[in-house]
Amino acid sequence: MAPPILVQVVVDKPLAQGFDYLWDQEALGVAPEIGHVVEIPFGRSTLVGLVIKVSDHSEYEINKLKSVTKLAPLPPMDAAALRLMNFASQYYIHGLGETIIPTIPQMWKKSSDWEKTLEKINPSEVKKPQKKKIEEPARSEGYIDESQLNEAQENALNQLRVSGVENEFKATLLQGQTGSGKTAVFLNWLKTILNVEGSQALILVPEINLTPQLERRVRAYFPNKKMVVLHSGVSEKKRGVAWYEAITGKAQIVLGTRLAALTPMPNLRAIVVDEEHDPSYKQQDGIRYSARDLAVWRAHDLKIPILLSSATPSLETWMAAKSGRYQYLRLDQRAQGASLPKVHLINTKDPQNQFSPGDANKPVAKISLSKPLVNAINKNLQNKKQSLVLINRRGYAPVLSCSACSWLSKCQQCSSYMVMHKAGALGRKPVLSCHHCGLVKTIPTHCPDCGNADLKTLGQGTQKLEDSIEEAWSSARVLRVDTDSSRKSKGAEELFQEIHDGNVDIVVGTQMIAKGHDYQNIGLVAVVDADSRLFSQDFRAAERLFAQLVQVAGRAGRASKDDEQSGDIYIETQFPEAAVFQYLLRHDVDGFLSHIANERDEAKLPPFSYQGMVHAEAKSLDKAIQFLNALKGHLKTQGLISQGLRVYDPVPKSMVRVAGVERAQLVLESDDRRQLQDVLEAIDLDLRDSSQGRISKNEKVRWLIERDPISI
Ligand SMILES: Nc1ncnc2c1ncn2[C@@H]1O[C@H](COP(=O)(O)OP(=O)(O)OP(=O)(O)O)[C@@H](O)[C@H]1O
Ligand SMILES: [Zn+2]
Repeated sequence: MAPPILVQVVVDKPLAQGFDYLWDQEALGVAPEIGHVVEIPFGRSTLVGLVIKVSDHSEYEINKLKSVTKLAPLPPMDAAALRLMNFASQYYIHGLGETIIPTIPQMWKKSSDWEKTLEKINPSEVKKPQKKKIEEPARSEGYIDESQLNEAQENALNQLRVSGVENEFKATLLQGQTGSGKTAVFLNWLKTILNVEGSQALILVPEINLTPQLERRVRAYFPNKKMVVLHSGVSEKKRGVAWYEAITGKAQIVLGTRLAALTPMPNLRAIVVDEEHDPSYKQQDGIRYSARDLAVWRAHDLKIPILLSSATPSLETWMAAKSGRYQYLRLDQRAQGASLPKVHLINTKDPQNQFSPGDANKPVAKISLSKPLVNAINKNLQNKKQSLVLINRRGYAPVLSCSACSWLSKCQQCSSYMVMHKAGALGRKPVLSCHHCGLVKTIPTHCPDCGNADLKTLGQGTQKLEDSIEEAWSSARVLRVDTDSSRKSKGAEELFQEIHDGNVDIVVGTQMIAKGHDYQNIGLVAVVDADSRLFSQDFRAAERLFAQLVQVAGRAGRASKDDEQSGDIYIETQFPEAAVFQYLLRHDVDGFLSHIANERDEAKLPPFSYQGMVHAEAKSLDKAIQFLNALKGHLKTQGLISQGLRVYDPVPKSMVRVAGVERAQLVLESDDRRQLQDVLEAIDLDLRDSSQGRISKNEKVRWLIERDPISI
């Protein structure tokens, strides 16, 4: 009798190990390969899992094992993709199954529909063979041919090509100010790589709203290549098809956000990470991976080149380039010949910058903008240029308060306030809404505490600013762009198009308008709430604010050749002397990075050390803290706290309560990567032992371990 075939399968559960199943050859055909997706009975239901081992024996009694019920009509994940998943699982201390399975699109997790799904994708190919398109790039979509590159771009492109030796890992930082033509360089570089038949390239971008414009641009470079787009805004169906085309090698280009970083691509030959410093590359729940870091590991493992692009590189990447670990390429001029916008710091404490009561120049009573900014907007309107006014807070006002007592619109489930939103365009009534848990309430007519009818808003958000700007400049066309306005009748892309088409004069919006867009007629950018992001317990706050300000400044004056009209950025602040603003004033990205590098070095903070974090969530903060204290005590008694490892005291998170759950964290830090990894693995084993999944059995505390946290 032939020996039985046994397979080990991992599923989406927080478990380190896989489960053994029998493979019934009569029902399912020849043995599967490692990397195949299968359906298995699990408890009383069925689950989709991935085969990680095929053998002829099991540690368990064979006749007690259940059988695999179905094999997915998919090629097995390739060996390199599995190495990547294994690495991610180990490094980020997350079960292998719960690392792999969530990367499979929903469509391929419905095992009952597998055949139908495949049929839908494949016959269409048979029936209507794809028409051969003629290679003719659409120049209108920002296509810059190699022959049009300027000297600096050409230089960078040549360096990339020279160093792109076959079978060699090479990481490059392409640092260049906003509008310097980085995108044009990396797309021309990818062209060379994709010329080799069958090659695949992965382009990672930070956020969905960035993709439409970039998507058209990438397509313009590769009219004959199959490109797929993967991000959370793509429908489940499209995502399932895109993923299928990537893993079968049919798609040559995968353009996507962080979730695309783990897509199997059997012929991957190059990776680009655009805006590599962007915090959205870090996943903030489940397996808390950094898509950028995984991309670098993947390139290293595959021995292929990777390009990291940014105007304001992360300190980690910048130091790697400085030290020679990464190739360092720079573009120091704006591609269309424009100079960088002039930076103006408006000290809002200075009485000269404020309107005095009864000031004749003040446009409307309630405008909250400073005098120099109002004047600048006036001038910019006269010049027929567009203005962008940024405030990073959506809604009408961040808090509603009672004028008679101390009542404030606190969220009952979170340690935050409920934001007032004015009546929406779709006839929605004004509401109070919590931006953390989603709770929505009607606005009280009287103070819930004292009954007073005079309720007042405090502070302002995009809606209030929009109102006052509309009133102040009544003949100007004003557009608000934030996640609320883009969710309504018009999608984000349509709103952006209005700006591109010149249909608006003043745009009020959150950070989402600032990223990546190549607007051609913006003369002025104003930031009115920079101070709210200046002080934070998070040591990365300044780095993030600096990058955001450079990004937003970069939207101004992109196409003006005339130096007089290079564009202006106005920042209202009470602290103009702060380092962030001073380096920005001089457009000194490298100066700023050296400055924070020194600070971090002195404080032994990353990247001069490595950090891990244990998150704990419970009904009460006390419980969460107790749990982490016990963990710390346990590390001590077990002798796990050796020299060089710093274990801080557990502390409440800066937002303690979210949706009725209270949260605390414990930070561990070491100068040695390996030491940190070892202790985190020990903690993981220990916690798993005393837990059901991720909930500790005794204390009912939910825990999670994170490597390289980016918000502390
Ligand atoms: N060599 C060139 N000649 C003329 N225009 C160019 C050239 N290279 C790029 N451009 C144009 O300059 C603008 C900025 O280029 P690109 O978007 O590639 O820069 P970037 O550095 O990626 O910008 P950002 O970081 O601001 O997104 C685009 O409109 C692009 O079409
Ligand atoms: Zn809430």
